Amino acid sequence: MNSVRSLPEQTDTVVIGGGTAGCVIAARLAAAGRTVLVLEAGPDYGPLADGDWPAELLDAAELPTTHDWGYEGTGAAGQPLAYDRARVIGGCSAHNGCSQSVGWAGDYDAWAAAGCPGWGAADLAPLFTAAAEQLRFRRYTQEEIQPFQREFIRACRQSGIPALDDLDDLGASQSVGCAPVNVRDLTRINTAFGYLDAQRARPNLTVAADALVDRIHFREGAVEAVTVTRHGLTSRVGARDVVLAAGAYGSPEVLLRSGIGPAAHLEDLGIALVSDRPGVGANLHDHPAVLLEFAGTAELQRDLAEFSGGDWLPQEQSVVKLRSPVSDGPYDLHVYPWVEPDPAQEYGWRCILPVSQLRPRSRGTVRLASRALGVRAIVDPRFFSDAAGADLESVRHGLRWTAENVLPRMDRHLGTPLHKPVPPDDEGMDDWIRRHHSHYWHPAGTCAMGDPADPTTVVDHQGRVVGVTGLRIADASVFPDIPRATPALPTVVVAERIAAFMTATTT
Ligand SMILES: Cc1cc2nc3c(=O)[nH]c(=O)nc-3n(C[C@H](O)[C@H](O)[C@H](O)COP(=O)(O)OP(=O)(O)OC[C@H]3O[C@@H](n4cnc5c(N)ncnc54)[C@H](O)[C@@H]3O)c2cc1C
Repeated sequence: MNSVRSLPEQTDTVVIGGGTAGCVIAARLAAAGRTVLVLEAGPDYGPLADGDWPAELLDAAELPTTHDWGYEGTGAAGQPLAYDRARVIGGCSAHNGCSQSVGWAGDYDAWAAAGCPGWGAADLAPLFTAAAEQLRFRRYTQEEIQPFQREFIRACRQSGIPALDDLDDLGASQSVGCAPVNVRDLTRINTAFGYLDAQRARPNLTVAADALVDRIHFREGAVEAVTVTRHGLTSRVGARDVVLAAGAYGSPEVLLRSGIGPAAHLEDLGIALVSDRPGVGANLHDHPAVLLEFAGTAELQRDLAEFSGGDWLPQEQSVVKLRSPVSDGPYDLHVYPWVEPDPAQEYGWRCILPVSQLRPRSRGTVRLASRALGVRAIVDPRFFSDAAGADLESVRHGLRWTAENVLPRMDRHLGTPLHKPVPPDDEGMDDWIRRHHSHYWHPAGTCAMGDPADPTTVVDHQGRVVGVTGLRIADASVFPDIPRATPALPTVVVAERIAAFMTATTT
């Protein structure tokens, strides 16, 4: 692989965004013989073996905040929310929680039935297996489960939820356990390590870091070039085809700046229209979450100290899948407890029990605030805006279930509540949820895949942007409906699937 100082004038395939999906697709295309140029806005610290990565991006025990894009917005009651996204090679896989889940088979089968042939659970199952191998998934042994997490699993079991050793099951229903993790020797195995490193020696793969893509250019509806700013210089790189993998916020931003999106929005911004696609930046959804927080107890402090002995202490390990009365499948909620150091608390720890809704009906938007490169888009997920109130009803169920079943069984560790009291009645609880929710960091759907005849579709089942040629999208933005899963693994599978379509046509 070449790590370049200057960019080529012309290449075969440009991958915009060397993030979670971008590293996968670049590696797969390069291995198939294509000449690939990855343009990543953040830094590239090279192969894991070279030892140049910052410690906080390697340490899988905590969530680093050093490489964030800085997207911000507001929640349902106007509270400020940060919409973290990593700006570095590997993207969010380089700073996420490493919890991996496949989701439920029915969600993928629904994609296939809605105009996406080749995306059913049976089609994707081998790709989940391949991704797990590449990212070196492992399961925690019983001895590796830290005491707070063990207490949570015990509380769920005593409440009648089956405990499973393997949560990685496309057919699973309500259950509790530890999700598989892409962690080896305490290191977060991001997709740059899992996919790109093995291909870095190839002369046909080039990674250009600190390369912020402004827009894609078209000639007679076909991809011609991209404009990129790097080290203060703006250049144009000609390309035969482009794969956009800039994520659920970044991909619609690039498309809109390129003239692909809702015509009225582009006109407002003075951007020349290339293709009127109302779906670009629409359909934004994320998993809303409410957090029950506690000050921790002396017993928690002692148990954690005894467990870690000063060494590695994973903050987050277990998750319970729950079914609310409005669920459209076997479960629609995650509760995923963690502990974090907090010097403000008497015993040095804060305990957090988040309840997150996995099948949100509410939909929002990503819209450009300005045509200027470097101005962050306006991210508005419109949490809890669904007319039927199903998202609120589901979260209410999760809160009540947790309060009745988990809190009394974990009082040894939890201690004093730090959150504002949750009113018991529906109306009061809904108001509390709106005021105090945040999210699970899972934005999706802003360039939705679907039937090309549907005007809201942005990409067809092979990731091809409808209305132009030579442009595909492969990242979390193409989920038509987010699967009931933490989405890193499904995002890798999206990239694997689209790479397979592309290499099948490579001669
Ligand atoms: C704090 C946090 C914790 C999470 N924990 C988990 C977890 O435990 N398990 C799980 O499954 N999921 C988790 N997620 C979610 C998951 O990591 C993401 O959904 C997934 O990684 C998204 O992948 P992506 O390829 O769509 O986007 P990204 O990984 O965000 O990749 C997009 C890439 O494009 C680059 N880019 C953007 N715009 C441009 C541009 N104009 N020019 C050039 N480059 C550009 C970005 O810098 C980035 O590298 C977490 C997310 C966060 C933020």
